[in-house]
Amino acid sequence: MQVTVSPSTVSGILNAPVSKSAMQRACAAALLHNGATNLYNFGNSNDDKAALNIIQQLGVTVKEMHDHLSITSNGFPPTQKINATTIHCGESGLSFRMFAPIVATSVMPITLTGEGSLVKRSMSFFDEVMPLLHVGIQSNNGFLPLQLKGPLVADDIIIDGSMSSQYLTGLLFAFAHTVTSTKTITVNNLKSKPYIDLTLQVMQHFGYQIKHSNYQQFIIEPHKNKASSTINYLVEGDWSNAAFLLVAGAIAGDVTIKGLQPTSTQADKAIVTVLRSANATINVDNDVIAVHKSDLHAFEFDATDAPDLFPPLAVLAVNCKGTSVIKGVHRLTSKESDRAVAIKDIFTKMGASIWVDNDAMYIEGATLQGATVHSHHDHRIAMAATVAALKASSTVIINDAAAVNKSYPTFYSDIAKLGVPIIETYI
Ligand SMILES: O=C(O)C1=C[C@@H](OP(=O)(O)O)[C@@H](O)[C@H](O)C1
Ligand SMILES: C=C(OP(=O)(O)O)C(=O)O
Repeated sequence: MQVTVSPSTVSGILNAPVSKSAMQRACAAALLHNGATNLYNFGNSNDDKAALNIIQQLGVTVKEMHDHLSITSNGFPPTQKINATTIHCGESGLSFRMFAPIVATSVMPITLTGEGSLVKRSMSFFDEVMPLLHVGIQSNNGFLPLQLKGPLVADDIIIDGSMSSQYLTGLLFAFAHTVTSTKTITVNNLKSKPYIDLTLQVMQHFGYQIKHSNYQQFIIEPHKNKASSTINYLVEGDWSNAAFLLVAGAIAGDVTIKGLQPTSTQADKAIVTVLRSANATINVDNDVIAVHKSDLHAFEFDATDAPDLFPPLAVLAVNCKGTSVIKGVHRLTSKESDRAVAIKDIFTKMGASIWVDNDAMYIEGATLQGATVHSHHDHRIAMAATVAALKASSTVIINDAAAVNKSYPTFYSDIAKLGVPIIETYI
């Protein structure tokens, strides 16, 4: 799909998109929970669908009710044979890395596979770690598909947390669900730390208690509360994608988003701090966040632990007077695209001046021009190009714009609700 966005002001109130990070974790927890889980405010993105699909392939029943998903699991690993021996994870890095250790707790040999950008993302962490947990593994030179032969036996291990927090998320679920005595995961150089807070928060909701000391040692005790019961879980609003909408308000009008928890553990709620540091007018009233256009000035932010904020912050930076600095560039190489390259590409085509020096990206404030850009098959790059187009001097055409479906299928219709002329063309 191609999208043409005309420069425009924005005005309106939107409900926050749904957090796919919270939703996918809740799906994993619902799989492990022996009983029923009701998921409220459930998401419908491709990554959400990937997680739902995985748990159904693993034997769980999912029924869509009037206002929630009713998920029934007999616990995992199931006592009877699993129907599928190949589990498809769509294009979701989190689902792949989180469910790999979980499925490895089964005695069944299982192959995990995926599609699109996921086939280009390294999974070599598992080649090193699975054997330490008695899991046989065959990968495609560190890439998918992965063939796993468990059962995983939790043990005290030391892992590298610098590539992605998603591996630790998966190990925490698998350990917490299976340990029969206390085990410790020692993590060196953990990045994206708040995502682990989110993991622990979801796990706590489902009865797992995990302690850690400064994100370095995670102590996992046997799970005491395995009784079958119904758990209700409300999926929270998504700060990561809401960041694009809030930036749209800060540069081009008035935007109010309902349903974002300021107390969330999500890394990307830091958007509020950055907007303030750039002199945006922002009002936080419980879960309602309002942003108004104002004179913006350059800011500095370290996005090492909030890498998904890079694309919306690049849009903000280009609309600020002066040169902004965003640190944490090394965290961008293994996402849906190499995001440093993709950001540089689309903004340079629109006439901005961007350069990278070591781990920092420098972005000069500029008046953008219209251009034809490509999403690099990356949802966050397509959204960044759309919001940047609001302040361009003429229309911006975005190719492979349907990439947004990975996390925010209603993104273009929400942007249109803010009064932005958007034309979708199917070519
Ligand atoms: O756990 C999660 O939900 C995520 C963790 C982050 O990945 P890394 O831990 O690889 O930085 C983030 O970029 C990704 O979009 C979602
Ligand atoms: C990198 C992302 O997701 P994942 O790693 O789960 O594919 C993202 O949503 O930006």
